[in-house]
Order: sequence, then structure tokens, then C-alpha cells
Amino acid sequence: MEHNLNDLRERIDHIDSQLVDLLKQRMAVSRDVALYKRKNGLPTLDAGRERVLLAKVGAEAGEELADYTESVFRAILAVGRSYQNQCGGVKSQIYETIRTALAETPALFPQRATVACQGIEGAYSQMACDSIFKSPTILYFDTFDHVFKAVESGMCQYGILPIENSTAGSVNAIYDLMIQHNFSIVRSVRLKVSHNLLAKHGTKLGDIREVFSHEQAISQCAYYLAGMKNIKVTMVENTAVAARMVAQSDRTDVAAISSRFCGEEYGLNLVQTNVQDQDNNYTRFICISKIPEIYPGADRTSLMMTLPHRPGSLYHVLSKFYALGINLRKLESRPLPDREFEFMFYFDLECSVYAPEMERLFQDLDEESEYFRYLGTYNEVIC
Ligand SMILES: O=C(O)C(=O)C[C@]1(C(=O)O)C=C[C@@H](O)C=C1
Repeated sequence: MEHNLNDLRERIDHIDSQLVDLLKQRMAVSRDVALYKRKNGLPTLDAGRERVLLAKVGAEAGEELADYTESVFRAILAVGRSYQNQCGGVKSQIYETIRTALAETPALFPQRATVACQGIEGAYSQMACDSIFKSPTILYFDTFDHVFKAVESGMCQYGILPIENSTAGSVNAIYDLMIQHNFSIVRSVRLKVSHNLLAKHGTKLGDIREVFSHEQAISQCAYYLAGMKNIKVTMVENTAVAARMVAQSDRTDVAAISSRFCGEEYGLNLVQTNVQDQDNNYTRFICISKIPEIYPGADRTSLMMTLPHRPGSLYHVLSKFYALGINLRKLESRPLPDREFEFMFYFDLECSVYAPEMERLFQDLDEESEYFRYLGTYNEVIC
């Protein structure tokens, strides 16, 4: 029999209305369960009950539709739990931290502060620092680890760390150090990075046999360097150190890939400018503090969490962002050092800190994640 599309859609509409009605009834019962659980000090999630329920509805649906039915019910259970957390007045500890930070942070971002940066004068971290603070007192440290420690110990109020580059990708070392330190992100900055080939006055392009730079800058100029014949590329701690080494070297066949600023700082000549492979080369830096500070207009939140080794556990978290209409700007994962095939996930979310969705998200995540840390809410400066 030939079906008429309009008739079929009418039938679907009718069934959907019944489903909505049933869903409303189910949510009302869910709410009563939430109130009971709250009164009796029980957690929202009961994984055992959910397993039994999923098996039951799968069996009732029959072989062909069992998987589909279970998927639908997983979503119903997740939405139901979120509703239960809200009705039961579940307080998110993290959201309480956010509330305190909102109440205690001054309205204006500080203009002066003692700031920890990795490297030496002229490093890109310094430029990022200068774009965030009007008159910072910068203390330089050899390693990123020391920047974290300087902030954690209170020696510096803030620290600047590079987190990702539009060409070379994430700075893995920073993500790995995040696990080991307590800190809060208070601002991020997107800095346009232009690299230059710097050498001593008198050194010409054809004389150069060795180029020094930082690993990330080298990878951002990979094609350019591949085009330079017979040269050795040597990695050093950062681009400013590379410039200083060239300036202090007796050799006349060395060059550094570094910023224009470093050329001036260390008296080097710009042999070639804009040598990065992509003209649109940006590096993002984060500014960290010891305790959370949330300044007006903050619309980015970073979180990190480990997820259980279960099918769909990442999907489960992503579906929460989707359900709450929260945009995910970045997702990064790094292997955990002592745990085989286990990962730490990092999420950068785009949502105003004042939006009710944020509170709901934290209620749900508090309840369900294995290990979950709030890394801060901030806004991004673009230079
Ligand atoms: O039965 C419960 O304990 C409920 O809270 C209800 C319900 C459900 O929606 O069916 C919700 C959350 C639990 O994880 C299990 C089941």
C-alpha cells in the first residue's frame, strides 16, 4: 500500500504528543524520587538500578529495536538525573567556589602585579604579559614548572604560560603540568606571532649553517627551515635564549628564529622577516593565579577530568554540553603517566558564568565524574 507522507507525519505527531505526555509523567515521578533521596541522604545516581532498567526496556523492545531503545533510555535517564539534581537542590561545591570568586574578585583586572614568565627578556610570554598588565614586574624562570610553583607558593601573584599555537598545536608540557599543580586561569590572550631570522650584523643568509630556536617556533617554521640548504637546527629553551646565544656567540654562521623585539633587545639584524609557515600564526597564553578570580564578562570556563573506562563515557559528558547548549571550544586529552591507557581530558567551554546552564552543568558533573577539577572562568584578550 502506498503511504501518504502527510498521513505518516500526522501519526508521528500524534505518537510524539503521547511520548511528551508520558515523559512529563516520568519526570514528575523522578522529582518525587529526588525529594525522597535528598531527605534520606541518597545520591542521585544509582548505576545498578539504571543497568537493570536498561536491560528490561531492551528486552521489552525486542531484538531489532533493543539497541535503539536502550540509547533513547540512556538519554532519558541522563536528562532525568539532571532534573533530579535541580529539584533536589543538589549544591555543587564547584559552583559555590565560583560564587565566592564572583563576590570577592574586584571589578577591574589588576594593572600592576608580580608576574612569573618562563624564559628571559624578549620571550613571547613577556609580550603576552605586557598585553594583559599595564605595568607588570616580571620574574623570569627557567622552566614552566617553576612558573606554576612561583604562583602556587605566592611568590608571584600571576603566571603566564603558552597553551596552544594555531600552527603547531597544543603545548603538551603545560597540559601535563596542570595535573601536578593547583592554580586557576584568570585570563587568556591570543597573540599574533611573527618569527624572524636574526643574525649578527654582517652575517648573510648564505653564511648561515646553524639555526637556534624553541621547539614550537621550529615547528611553526618547518617548511621555511626545510628550504634552507645544509643547515643544522638546534632546539633551545625559548626564542629569546636563541637570540641571546647568537648575539653572544663568536661564530658568524649562526642565526636565531625569534621575535623582532629580540632583534632589538640583543642587537641582531633581521636577515628575513615573517618566516613562519602560516601568516595567521597565533599563540594562546593563559594567565594563572593561586585562587580563583573571576572578572566581569568572563565567558570561558576550563575543566579537566578523568573519565571511566566505559563505552560512551566521553559521549556522556559531551551530550551534557549539547543538552545545555554550551559550546565546546577545545577538547584536549593527555595520557596519565602512571595509568595505562587512561587519559585526562581538558575542556574549554564557552558560556557566561552567570548563565543558569553553568550551575546545572556543575551539579551534574560533580555527581558523575570520577575526578573533576575546575580550572577557572575568564575572558580572552586578542592582540
Ligand atoms: O530509581 C531511582 O533511584 C531514580 O532516581 C530514578 C532513575 C530513573 O530516572 O529511572 C534516575 C536516576 C538513577 O540513577 C536511577 C533511576
